[in-house]
Amino acid sequence: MTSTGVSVAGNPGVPEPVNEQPRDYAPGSPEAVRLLEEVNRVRSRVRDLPNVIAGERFELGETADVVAPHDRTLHLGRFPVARAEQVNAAIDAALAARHDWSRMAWWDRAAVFLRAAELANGKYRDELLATTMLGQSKTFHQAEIDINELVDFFRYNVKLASQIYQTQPFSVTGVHNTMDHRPLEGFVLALTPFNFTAIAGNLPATPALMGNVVVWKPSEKSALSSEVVMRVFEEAGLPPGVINLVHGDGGLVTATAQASEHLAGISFTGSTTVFRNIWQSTAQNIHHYRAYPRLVGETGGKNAVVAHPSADPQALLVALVRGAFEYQGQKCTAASRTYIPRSLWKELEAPLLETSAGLQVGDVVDHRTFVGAVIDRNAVDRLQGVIDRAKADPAHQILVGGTTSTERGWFVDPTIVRTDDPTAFTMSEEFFGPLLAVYVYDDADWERTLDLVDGTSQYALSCSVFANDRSAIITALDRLRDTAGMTYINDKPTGATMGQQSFGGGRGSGTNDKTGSVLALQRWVSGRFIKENMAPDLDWTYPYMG
Ligand SMILES: NC(=O)c1ccc[n+]([C@@H]2O[C@H](COP(=O)([O-])OP(=O)(O)OC[C@H]3O[C@@H](n4cnc5c(N)ncnc54)[C@H](O)[C@@H]3O)[C@@H](O)[C@H]2O)c1
Ligand SMILES: N[C@@H](CCC=O)C(=O)O
Repeated sequence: MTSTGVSVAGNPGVPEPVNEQPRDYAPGSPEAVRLLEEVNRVRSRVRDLPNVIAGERFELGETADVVAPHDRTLHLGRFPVARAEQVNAAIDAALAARHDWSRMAWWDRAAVFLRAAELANGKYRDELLATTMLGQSKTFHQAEIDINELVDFFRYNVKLASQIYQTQPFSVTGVHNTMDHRPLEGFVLALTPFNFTAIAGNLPATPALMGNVVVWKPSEKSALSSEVVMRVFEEAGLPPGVINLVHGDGGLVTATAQASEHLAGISFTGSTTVFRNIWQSTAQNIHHYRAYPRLVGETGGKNAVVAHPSADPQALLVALVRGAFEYQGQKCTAASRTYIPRSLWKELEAPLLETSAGLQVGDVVDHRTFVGAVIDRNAVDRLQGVIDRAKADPAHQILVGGTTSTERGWFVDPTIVRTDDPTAFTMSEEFFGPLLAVYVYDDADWERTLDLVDGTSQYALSCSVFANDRSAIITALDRLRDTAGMTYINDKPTGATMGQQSFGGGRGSGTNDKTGSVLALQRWVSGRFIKENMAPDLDWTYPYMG
């Protein structure tokens, strides 16, 4: 790679991004036929999913297995468990790539990610879909919107980056001012969750687009699709060492990265507890870093759907079913508590329970399946624990579901539990599974209910308000201002779309850096102002000194 100088100004036009629209995948449609062929190809062999450091693939050594969550006999791949030496090698590779990458003109870096978007949407699209379906147990539609979001991230981030680079200070006659939007000094550690291939690809890509070098540790539960994402980066022309992929224990990888004085930032998406521990351990090491590491964390949620007596019952039903049970409730934004007025509950209860009980749970490659498997055995055990606690508590009543099965895969039936205690654990703790808690309130208690929504949980990620009465919506927007980073009116709390709704939340839900906005990209640059004086003063005295 040749160094092309520091890119501080100049802003070539970039393509106007447009959101990818989901294809249908109706049985027998060309896209479904093609995808099923790819699914069979992925199923037919056990893949090696190596660490990729400085563009080289390493011997597997000690390995762990990847199986399909909905069919645990289906062995899909194996990945190496990195030791500290490999993590250090990845850090060294990143630092070695830093000089040239950080000085490459931003448009050249952007071109790599625009190319990645086309590869993810073209040559690799079916492979990304198939590995996401089989490795993370997503249905056709859920895998489709995930890969669309990955493509959207790559395209929209370039547009947003162009806005940042365009932001320059005022200059006056005789003085030229420039903002050098530098990448951070050091390397960024990206720790990504299992639930979205899009998030796994976006977290290392965003700092890299802004000129940073990255050590990327994907979740072991998404190792299959992450390997494809890495090949997309490479084929798109990403120079070796800019993003280095290491699998392994999150604690060990993080501790090794934290031991380096060059740790410049951590981009984390995952659970609140893990992020809090990362924050604490980074703070404990603070004296040996060259600069304060930037900590960006998007974490858990306990997302509420609150309905006013004026709400449309059918729209509410659809939002609850899709919001709570799509992708088995394993979205940070999933609906997991709902507040329904007594008058509306009379109308909603029977159809909601009937619809939920009728959702097909099973193999995601079957078109009729709405709910696949949860990600692993630990998830079933954790969710079974929630169900058992609710069953044992007289303040709770299981209305539908409440059953799990582990014979073929890791299945949890869509479950709705009603509680008369608005402060119960089911109204405050994150489930991250297909469980929805219902609290029925007196119709006259709208404002008190909004305060309950605001005050009951530590999280502040997403929430939905259902009402047709405008004054009820106005009151809700006011009372729930700090309750969520994303507020939906008459819509489900999931499905933020790049460029339209930026996702992220405050309180226990994270640093609210708003993936899908300029704010997120801004975290990976460190400004340098340059003032050039075209007519320097030649006289040190003030005019009044004579
Ligand atoms: N707010 C958001 O935007 C958002 C998006 C997706 C998921 N999530 C949250 O993620 C969670 C589910 O994802 P998950 O199960 O993959 O989360 P997780 O916290 O278990 O894992 C996330 C990443 O951190 C790593 N990790 C695990 N333990 C670690 C440790 N001790 N130190 C350092 N790294 C460690 C994992 O290997 C993985 O790469 C849920 O809480 C969900 O709400 C949030
Ligand atoms: N864009 C997705 C992100 C979910 C995170 O887990 C949503 O808004 O539902």
